[in-house]
Amino acid sequence: MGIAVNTVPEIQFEGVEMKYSTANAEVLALQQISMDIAQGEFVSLLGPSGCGKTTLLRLMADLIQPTAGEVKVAGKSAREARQAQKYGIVFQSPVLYEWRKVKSNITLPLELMGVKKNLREEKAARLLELVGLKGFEDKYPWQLSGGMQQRVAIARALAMEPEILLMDEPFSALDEFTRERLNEELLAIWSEVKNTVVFVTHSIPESIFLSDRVFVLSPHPGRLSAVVDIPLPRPRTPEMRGSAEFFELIARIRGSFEGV
Ligand SMILES: Nc1ncnc2c1ncn2[C@@H]1O[C@H](COP(=O)(O)OP(=O)(O)OP(=O)(O)O)[C@@H](O)[C@H]1O
Repeated sequence: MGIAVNTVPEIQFEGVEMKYSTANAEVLALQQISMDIAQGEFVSLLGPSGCGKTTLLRLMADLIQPTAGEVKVAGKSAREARQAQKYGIVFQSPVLYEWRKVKSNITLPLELMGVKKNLREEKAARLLELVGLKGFEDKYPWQLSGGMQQRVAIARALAMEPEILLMDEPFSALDEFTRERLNEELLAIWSEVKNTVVFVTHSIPESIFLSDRVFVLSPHPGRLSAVVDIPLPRPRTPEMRGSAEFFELIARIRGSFEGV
């Protein structure tokens, strides 16, 4: 008999189907999705436009409910997880409040939860440091670059110390250089926060650089076509992007699309 370990997955999909009903048609966005994500894992959902990545993320966050199958978070329903505020979400565009300075954008969720001012200030200082925005607390969002705005959004999503961070193409609107730097920064943040991250992207290199595992989705209807382990050691470094192993992984993932 082995020693009992906690093997309950952090996020579990069992035979999940998502059908959207529109006025004159039904769209089968996802079909037969079954997958497990472990606590503390960094995974990417990768696939072309329309394969259901955002739908999967919305199901995880209980923003929508599946038309068949089940989504569980730490063995409980996604609804309970949402009510227990286990999620932090970062969207493609930063959704900041233009009339609030950087610091009060970050502390907004804490304010809404009634956290006292001195605790809010303490936390904001730590988060600003974590995302590399120390010194910018009193700027307004429009005074920041796109990359900096997205860092504010990440800090705000982390304010409630979410067990699960859901990120929907957070860097896709940024230039390649900024995007790669933010990838590195995100991993540095994650190594401190140590939560579970689900990252949506249609960039193969981005998914490889960041993840422990890449879930490859194919469209019409959206389904899981491969799960690829990324054995690159951590911490990941910019040089790894040019390594033979990295290119092999790119080829492998490309191949998994062609097989569909
Ligand atoms: N609210 C909705 N009503 C009807 N159909 C929808 C709705 N949301 C998404 N769909 C359809 O479901 C499918 C999956 O959409 P989804 O946005 O999840 O894909 P995606 O992979 O995130 O795409 P992208 O990379 O372009 O954001 C698409 O065919 C889309 O048109």
